[in-house]
Amino acid sequence: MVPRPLHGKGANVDLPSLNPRYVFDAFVIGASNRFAHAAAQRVAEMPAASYNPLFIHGDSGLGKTHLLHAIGHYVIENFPGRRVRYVSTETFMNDFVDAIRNSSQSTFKRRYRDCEVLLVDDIQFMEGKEGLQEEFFHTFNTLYEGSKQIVLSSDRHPRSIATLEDRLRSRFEWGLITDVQPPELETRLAILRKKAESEHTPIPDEVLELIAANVRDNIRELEGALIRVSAFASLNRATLTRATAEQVLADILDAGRPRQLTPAIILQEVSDAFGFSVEELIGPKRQRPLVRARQIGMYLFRDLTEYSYPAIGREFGGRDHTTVIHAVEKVTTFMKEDRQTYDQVTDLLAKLRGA
Ligand SMILES: Nc1ncnc2c1ncn2[C@@H]1O[C@H](COP(=O)(O)OP(=O)(O)OP(=O)(O)O)[C@@H](O)[C@H]1O
Repeated sequence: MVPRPLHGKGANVDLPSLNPRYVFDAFVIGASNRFAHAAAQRVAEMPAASYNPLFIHGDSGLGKTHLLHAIGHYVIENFPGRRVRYVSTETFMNDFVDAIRNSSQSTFKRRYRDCEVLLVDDIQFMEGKEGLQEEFFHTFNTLYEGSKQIVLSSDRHPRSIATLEDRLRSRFEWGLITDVQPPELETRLAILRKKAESEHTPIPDEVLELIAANVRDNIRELEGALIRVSAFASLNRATLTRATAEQVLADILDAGRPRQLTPAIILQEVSDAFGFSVEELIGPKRQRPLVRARQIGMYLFRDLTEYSYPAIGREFGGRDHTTVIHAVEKVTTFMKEDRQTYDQVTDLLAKLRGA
């Protein structure tokens, strides 16, 4: 069930910072994530009464953000009036820097301390940032002492975050630390089935099995492969077979290790493909073809790299993470409806993967 959107003054969270798709109902449970899911569910049902903080760690693309958002949605739905705030560490840091620059520290403090549930994503980005850790330490204490729920995600265990202050590390260990692992084959298949169903795209089992068998370590890549085959089917009004899917996904199936991609390489490839300069791609102009090229660029970042939405926004001239979410969704839809977009995206993906 997708939660009802909240708008206007009654809203108790900064929507649209929660992705409406990231709800518990859409989360497939398997051995790799069962414990993290159960802990998240419990925290959502009884904020600040069980595990505080809840710390979820694991590699990129394994569902940490999904679980954080799901907690947020659940609390909003079931505890009207409780304030939920979701923030990436990057946004927290930018707000912190802005607050210092504009002497608006009290607004900043209110923003992050005046909520019942604070969800902070990608906390590993605090590594090496002393001032930020100091500020977060105080935010944490205020919330914790006020019996407010804190949920944190990271790509690694707190003990593996170098230069994390000991007092923060020990606080992160006060509650529950749990991880998400790469999903096993059955879970990968179940995720693909669920996504295909939710998109109302019938994909034969043999194709889902092909994807599940070949994309193992990252659920985002699993979804990317599904989008490509379903876009192909929809454009060609054809039933997919394993043989066609093998052609469509040739770069993934053959590629071995992807080459090391940098933002500069991706931006240059998009620039070459669409005839806009890199400056234009990351600049402020908003003509339609340029916006489309920019959106495709953001989609490529999301598919090919481990960049978070805010990090992608930064590569594109400091755009907001919601612009990136919107771009990725737009391109996903266009790929199904417009052959040119489909061809452009798949060609670029293949080129950038070095296939
Ligand atoms: N168990 C699951 N069931 C269904 N979808 C999932 C599951 N786990 C992850 N996903 C989907 O995979 C994609 C990537 O997940 P998510 O962004 O939550 O990963 P992450 O661990 O936060 O990655 P990163 O560290 O790069 O931010 C999302 O679209 C999410 O909905």
